[in-house]
Amino acid sequence: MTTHAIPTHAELVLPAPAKLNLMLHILGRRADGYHELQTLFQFLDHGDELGFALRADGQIRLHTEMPGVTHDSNLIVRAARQLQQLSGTALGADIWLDKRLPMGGGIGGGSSDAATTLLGLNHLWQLGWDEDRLASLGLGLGADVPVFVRGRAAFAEGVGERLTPVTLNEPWFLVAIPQVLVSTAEVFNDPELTRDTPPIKVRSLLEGGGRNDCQPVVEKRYSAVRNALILLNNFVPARLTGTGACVFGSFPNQDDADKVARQLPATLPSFVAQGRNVSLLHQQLQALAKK
Ligand SMILES: C[C@@](CO)(OP(=O)(O)O)[C@H](O)COP(=O)(O)OP(=O)(O)OC[C@H]1O[C@@H](n2ccc(N)nc2=O)[C@H](O)[C@@H]1O
Ligand SMILES: Nc1ncnc2c1ncn2[C@@H]1O[C@H](COP(=O)(O)OP(=O)(O)O)[C@@H](O)[C@H]1O
Repeated sequence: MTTHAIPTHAELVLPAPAKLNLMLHILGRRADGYHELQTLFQFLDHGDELGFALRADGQIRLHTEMPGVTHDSNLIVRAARQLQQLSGTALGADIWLDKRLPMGGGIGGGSSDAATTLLGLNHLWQLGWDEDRLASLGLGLGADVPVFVRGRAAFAEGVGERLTPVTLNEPWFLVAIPQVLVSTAEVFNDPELTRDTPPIKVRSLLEGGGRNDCQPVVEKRYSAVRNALILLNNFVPARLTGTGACVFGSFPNQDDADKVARQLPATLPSFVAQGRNVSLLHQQLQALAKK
C-alpha cells in the first residue's frame, strides 16, 4: 500500500479520524437479530486521509485499491454513489485514500471513510445537505457512520443511531493492534455473549466506568487479543474497542503513552493518539466554511 496515496491535484483533502468505544454495554437483542447497545464514542487525532476531485462525467472512481475489498463494495464508493443518486447531481468524483487505520480493528476506519466521503462530496458538489440528512443516509451504510457524520463525542444508544453529545476528558491513548481480524457478526452471534446489561443513564456514566461486554468473548476466541490485553495491562488498565481487535489504555500525557509503546514487542504494532471531543474532520470543514 502506498503511503502518499493522494496526488497534489486533489481539490479537497480531508481526514477520516478513528474512534474508540470507551465502554460498550449490550442491553438486549432485537427481533431483527441486531443488538441494542449503550456505548461511548470518542474520536482520535489519528486516522485515514481522503482526497477528492470533481468529475464532470458523473463517474465515481476510487483510485486506491484495498486488499480484500472490491471497488464497488468499498464503503467510500457506496457512500458516494448513494449521495449522488439521492441528491440527483450530475457530478462525479475522483477519490484517493491514504489508508492508515487497520481494517476490522474496532476503530471505525471504514465507517469514518464513508462519513468523510459524505461530508466531502456534500461540500464539493455544493449540495447543502444538513447533518440530519447525511447522518440518516450514513446509518444505512453502517451503524457507526452517523457519529462520524456528526463529529461530536457521544453516548450512543439503539444500534448506535441515538446520539447524545458528551464532553469528556481528552487523554492520550495507546492503541495496540493485535494482528488478527475479528468478525463483528461472529462476536454478536456467540452464545456466551452477555446480552442483558441493565441500561445506565448518560449522567450516571462516570468517565472510565463501564466495560466492554464483547471483551470476554473476543478474549476467549482470539489469543492475539487476549495476549495484547495481558501485555498492556502490565502498564495500564487495558480494554477492547468495539468488537476489536484493537485494545487501548489511557494516559495523562503523550510522553507516558510513548514510553509504554516503546516497550511493546514488535509483534504488537501500536500507535499513540489524543482523544478528541470534536472530530478533526469537522474542525477542518469549519475552517473551510470560514474561508
Ligand atoms: C459494535 C460496533 C461498535 O462500534 O463495533 P465495531 O464494528 O466498531 O467493532 C459497531 O456498532 C458495529 O457496527 P458495524 O461494524 O457497522 O456493524 P455491521 O457491519 O452493521 O454488523 C455486522 C454484524 O454484527 C451484528 N451486529 C452489529 C451491530 C449491532 N448493534 N448488533 C449486531 O448484532 C449483526 O449480526 C451484523 O450483521
Ligand atoms: N473504506 C474502507 N475501509 C475499511 N474497511 C472497509 C472499507 N470499505 C469496506 N470495508 C469493509 O468493512 C470492514 C470493517 O471495516 P472497519 O471499519 O475497518 O472495521 P471496524 O468497524 O471493526 O472498525 C472491513 O473488514 C472491510 O471488509
